[in-house]
Formats: sequence, C-alpha cells, structure tokens
Amino acid sequence: MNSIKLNNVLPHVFEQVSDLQSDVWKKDICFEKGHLYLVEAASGKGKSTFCSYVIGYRHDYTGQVVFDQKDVRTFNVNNWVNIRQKHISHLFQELRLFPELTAMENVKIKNDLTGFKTDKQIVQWFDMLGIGDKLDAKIGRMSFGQQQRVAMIRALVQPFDFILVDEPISHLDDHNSQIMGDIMMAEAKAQGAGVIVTSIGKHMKLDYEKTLML
Ligand SMILES: Nc1ncnc2c1ncn2[C@@H]1O[C@H](COP(=O)(O)OP(=O)(O)OP(=O)(O)O)[C@@H](O)[C@H]1O
Repeated sequence: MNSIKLNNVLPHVFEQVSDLQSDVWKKDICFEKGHLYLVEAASGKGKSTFCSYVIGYRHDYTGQVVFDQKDVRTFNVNNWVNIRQKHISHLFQELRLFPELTAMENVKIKNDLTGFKTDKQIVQWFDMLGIGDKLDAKIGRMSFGQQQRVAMIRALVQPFDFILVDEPISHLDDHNSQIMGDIMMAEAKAQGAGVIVTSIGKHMKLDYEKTLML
C-alpha cells in the first residue's frame, strides 16, 4: 500500500459544528509511504476517531477514506485482516495489552503468528527501552509508561507500509521517548514505511515532514 487518502471526510459527530477548522476534516489529504507525519489535536477533536477510520474500526463519516485507489467502504473482513496483518500497524492510545499475560507473552502472542522478529531482537528492544527486567512481569502490574513501551514493541513485530501510533509517549520521560522514537523510525525506514504519529501536545521529537492540526 502506497497511500492513505482522506477525501472530504467528516465524522457524523462533527456535522453540526459550524466553525470547524481543521487540516484533516473536510479536506483532501494524502499520507504517503516512506514519509513522517504528525497529527496534532486538542482533546475531543477526533484523534482516536481519525485512527479508527484509518484502521477500519469505524465508518461513521461522510466522504471517503481511500487506500491506493480503493475506497475502504468496499473492503470485506478478509481485506481488513490482510491490511492489519501486513500493511498498517496500529499502536492504540489505550494500548489493548492483555493484563493477565506477561510483557514478553504480549509480544510473543503476536510474533508467534507473524514470525517477524527473533526473540533476541525483542529482548534487545526491551533492554534498550529500560524494561529488560520486566520480561516476565504481568502487564497488569506494570506502570502505564512501561506498558506503552511493551505496546510499541508489539506494534513492531509485523510487516507494515504504515504505522499509526496514537499518543505513544503520553506517560514517558524524554529519554525513553527518544529511544522509542529511534527504534520506531529505524524499523519504519527498514520497511520503507510511512509513520503517522498523533499527539495532544507532548510528542516524540522527530523530523516530521508535515504537521496537520485536527
Ligand atoms: N465510537 C464513537 N462513535 C461516535 N462518536 C464518538 C465515538 N468515540 C468518540 N466519539 C465522539 O467523537 C468526538 C471525538 O472523540 P475522540 O475520542 O476521537 O477524540 P480525541 O481527540 O481522541 O480525544 P482525547 O484526546 O480526549 O482522547 C467526541 O465528541 C466523541 O464524543
């Protein structure tokens, strides 16, 4: 997949808003593979809604979301499974890790399906992110910032053309944010992928090519 386009997209929930000012809603925008984007928004402007549209969990909008030349409304379940397995990786704001599993199990449960990374690589990322001692800790007993690091590792154990990360560092210090950004960008670069980061203010310090205000 080479491009994600939003053509005149407007969430139903914003239809009655008369003074809507946005670089995204009701505009024609294009995210291209191999490029780095920041989508910034104040709380409630639709950041999670935007992610839900791109990953295909919600379709409560007018306008079109188009992957390459195809309107996503034409996709069936198999199409979406293929997209989420091979083309778009998503780091959820609320992470959606399994609290009863350990940190390593949360990553392995996906990597065992994709076979994308070695255990050695995964452990190396845990070490780099300062959670090498938490491999066998249950997610439910880890801090949210530690869980964010696990969720990022899980997002990286699959192939992708785009990675969509929703407020990935809201609970991280600058040092770990930087490491997380470096790891993500190295992976994206290796895959030639596009990167879309969302933020409500605090964001990874990266060389964004385009910043859009929701
Ligand atoms: N599943 C949903 N269906 C319909 N409308 C929704 C849904 N989730 C959120 N909304 C509405 O869409 C608007 C934007 O919500 P959204 O969660 O996308 O904002 P956000 O920018 O991610 O906010 P925050 O940063 O506070 O999480 C809100 O008015 C909200 O009530």
